[in-house]
Amino acid sequence: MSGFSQIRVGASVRNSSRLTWSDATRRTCSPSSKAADVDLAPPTKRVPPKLPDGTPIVPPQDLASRPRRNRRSATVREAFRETILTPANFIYPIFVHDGEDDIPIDSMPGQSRLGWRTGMIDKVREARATGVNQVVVFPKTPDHLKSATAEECFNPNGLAQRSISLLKDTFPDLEVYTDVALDPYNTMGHDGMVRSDGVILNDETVYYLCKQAVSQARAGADVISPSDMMDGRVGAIREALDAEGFTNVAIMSYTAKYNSAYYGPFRDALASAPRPGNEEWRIPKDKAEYQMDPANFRECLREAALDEAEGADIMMVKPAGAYLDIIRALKDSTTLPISAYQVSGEYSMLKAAAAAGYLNERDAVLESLISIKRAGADLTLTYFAVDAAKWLQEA
Ligand SMILES: NCc1[nH]cc(CCC(=O)O)c1CC(=O)O
Ligand SMILES: [Mg+2]
Repeated sequence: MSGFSQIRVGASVRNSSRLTWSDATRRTCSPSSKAADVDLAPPTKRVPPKLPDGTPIVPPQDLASRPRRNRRSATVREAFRETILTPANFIYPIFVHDGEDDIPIDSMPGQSRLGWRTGMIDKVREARATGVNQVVVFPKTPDHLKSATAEECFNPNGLAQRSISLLKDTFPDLEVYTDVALDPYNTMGHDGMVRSDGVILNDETVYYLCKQAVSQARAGADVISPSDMMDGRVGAIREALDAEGFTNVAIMSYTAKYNSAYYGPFRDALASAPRPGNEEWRIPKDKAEYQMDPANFRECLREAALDEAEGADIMMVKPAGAYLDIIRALKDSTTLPISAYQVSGEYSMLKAAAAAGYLNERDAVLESLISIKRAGADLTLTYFAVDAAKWLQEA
């Protein structure tokens, strides 16, 4: 009987006056089923494992709890794993442009501005084959369509609207998220309209964001995602969507979006960085007037309370990796689903370290995604979505 032999081994160790390390090892670490194997196995298999020369002979510590028991095998580790990645939780951000060939993004190796009719469809088909069935679309607007007030953002025939329609026509069950903000369409490179003294206009901007959101819903979007950080935009967009009959179109709010240096590669991809101003027109060089200060924690709870009251369906934290405390705080403050955006700079850092041979790409990326989910993210926006889904299939 395995249980009996285990007890006997234990008893003999306890009664022995001379304890050896290998006795202690057998007593404390062998599960009972293994003990049976050892007792019944042919003699050659009973050869005790060797210790390195010089190993000190010590009595076992008198420990009631040894956490390592729950990590002792791959089977046990898998059984107790709290966080499991699945491609169903990934949202893949894609960049599109109004042409045919894909144009690689220098600062984001492996990502391209996809031709909206060609590369975009191929890429999304590839994503779906790995189980990634949610995308967010970012259009690269040519300079001649940009303006100070960004009317192109609600052009019913604009690149974003055409891309959304084509995606939904081609893949009706694909979940299509959109970006709502003025920066890809604004000559000054801000998410809102810029007054000559450098003030970013809030309510005027929200008025256009509502028109943008409705135009995207008309194109077939499933989830409207305001990334602009204007006050009151979630409630205003909710009202505008409902007034147009889009009560089933959801809102994923960029609730706690920080004024982060990690957005650099994204702004390269869309040529959307704030432009230099001049004497007559001051243009803030960063987005600190509306995006949150990375030094602040409590403010995220205030933003979350407002977005929830205004009708957000999903609340996002952005960036993700350096803001895990914010993800956890939002998760604990609401019953809404939480998303986190592993942004362009996070992607590019990992790619650069992997390319230099400093990190194992697969392991480091999966660890970053596990950490984001463990912190509380139900959904993760990540440029690694397709790669990670493939790695998970192999695992
Ligand atoms: N509304 C702009 C927007 N929407 C998503 C991102 C960043 C995403 C990324 O870095 O991957 C940004 C950049 C910014 O705020 O300047
Ligand atoms: Mg807000």
